[in-house]
Amino acid sequence: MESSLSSAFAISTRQRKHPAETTEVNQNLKHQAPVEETKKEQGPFRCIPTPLLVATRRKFYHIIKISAMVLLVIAAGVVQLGSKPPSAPPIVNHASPGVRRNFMKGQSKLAEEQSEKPTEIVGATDDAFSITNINTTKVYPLESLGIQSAIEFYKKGMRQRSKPFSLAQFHVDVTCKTPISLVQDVQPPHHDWKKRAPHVLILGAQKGGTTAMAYYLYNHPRFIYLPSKELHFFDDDMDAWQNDGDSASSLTNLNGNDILNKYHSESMSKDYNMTIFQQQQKVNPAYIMDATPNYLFESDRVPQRVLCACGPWVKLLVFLRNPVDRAWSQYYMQHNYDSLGNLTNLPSFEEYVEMDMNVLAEVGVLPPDNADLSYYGSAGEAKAWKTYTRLGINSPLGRGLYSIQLRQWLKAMKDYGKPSSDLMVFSSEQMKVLSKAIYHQVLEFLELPPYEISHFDRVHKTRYGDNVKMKPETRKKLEIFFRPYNQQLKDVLGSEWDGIWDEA
Ligand SMILES: Nc1ncnc2c1ncn2[C@@H]1O[C@H](COP(=O)(O)OS(=O)(=O)O)[C@@H](OP(=O)(O)O)[C@H]1O
Repeated sequence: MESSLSSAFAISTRQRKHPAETTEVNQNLKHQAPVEETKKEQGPFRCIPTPLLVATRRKFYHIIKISAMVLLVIAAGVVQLGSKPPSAPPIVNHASPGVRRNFMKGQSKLAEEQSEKPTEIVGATDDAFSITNINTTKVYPLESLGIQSAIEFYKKGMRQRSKPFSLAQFHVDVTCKTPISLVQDVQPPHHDWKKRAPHVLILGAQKGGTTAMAYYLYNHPRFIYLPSKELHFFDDDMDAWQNDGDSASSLTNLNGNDILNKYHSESMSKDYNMTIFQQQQKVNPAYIMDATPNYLFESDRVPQRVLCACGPWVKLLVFLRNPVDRAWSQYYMQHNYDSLGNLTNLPSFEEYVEMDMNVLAEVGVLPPDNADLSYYGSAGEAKAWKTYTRLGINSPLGRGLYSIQLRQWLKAMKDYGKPSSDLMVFSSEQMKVLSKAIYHQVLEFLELPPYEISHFDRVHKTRYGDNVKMKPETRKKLEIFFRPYNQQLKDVLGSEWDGIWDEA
């Protein structure tokens, strides 16, 4: 040890003691200290070695070594802490099984789930999609911004619904002979269980917080979770309604019971374990919910189907969100990602909404003459809406025209003898801040006993990222676009909706 210390020392000394060997270096190092000065700086290693001194030196050296190691470890820790956490794998395009598991357990574990999520992801919906970088947006070249280009665009680039794209299709209207809603002898809890579900429909709006409310309600012991929040039974033009029997017209011959049986056979049998359901029904009648946000949008045909098929007890819930924010949220939900997690085939938000604005005008949903207020709620508007909702496009603006949709829902309810008090409408913004209170109001509305749940986390939320903001001029434009429709909500729903999303 002594020798190695000494030799290390000697080497060190030699290097410093023979300036001849290092002339070149010294010449280059213009600011190098004179040799004697350097000697002084060497400290204790420069002293003459004695046994005591050697022992002291050993100890000292040992302490220095240990201190140096400790310092190194601390420094490494500090560097580690200061650096970014390891980034998430670039491609995360997953449906979260976690949320579903939680539904099944009836437990709110969302906080845990969310804390595991990487935070730098932009534009990701927590249980639907994740992407890494909004700046990689590629703009899809749009030749024109009308219906055809919209359809082509959606076909090529965006996630689309399974419907074929044709204006001529899906004009089947359901008129049931005996709407279940008018049948008096099937009051729960005495009737056959098959006729009971669904008990609750969350109609929409898409991106209005429907998953959150469904999630809260699934915590209630009387709710049974079907393995999908959205059953899409009543808006499934292709399978359930259009191609029923030999021809589309056969549907109109069905009575309410037939349609209801169809609901159970097609929807529930594949989605739910009947045995458990039947057992539960004997003890404590369970509530079945179908939370399909598209039901609100397809207001020209879904209400008739629902009112033909569902029991008189079915309760309808709607959550309306500022349509500008709703469109923005939808935009981030509907991206496609390439294998590197980059956005592909994506127009800018401005193009995305402009295209829909043009389609709405072209189809005739918007008043041909802006000043013509009588067009709102007219037969012409309703006809155009029928066409528009059958285009199968994403409809980021159309979905925010709530007054059209609710007017049609309420009209159908009236026609079928269903009291309007069976429909309850909340603002999503209010739900965001008063989730617990609204959850309890919903329980009361559903005639369910109060039940406390511990978490009212935000569910299915998008992490847009700090720098992802809508351009103020785009927001302004959309606010102006939606204004007349928002204003009509007070006529359709009541004065408390007056000016609810008025811009500051
Ligand atoms: N408690 C509560 N109240 C109000 N709003 C809430 C709540 N929890 C979640 N969210 C927000 O709802 C947005 C998702 O809505 P949906 O679940 O209806 O989306 S979907 O239609 O099922 O895709 C989504 O909005 P964005 O985050 O802007 O995308 C959620 O953040």
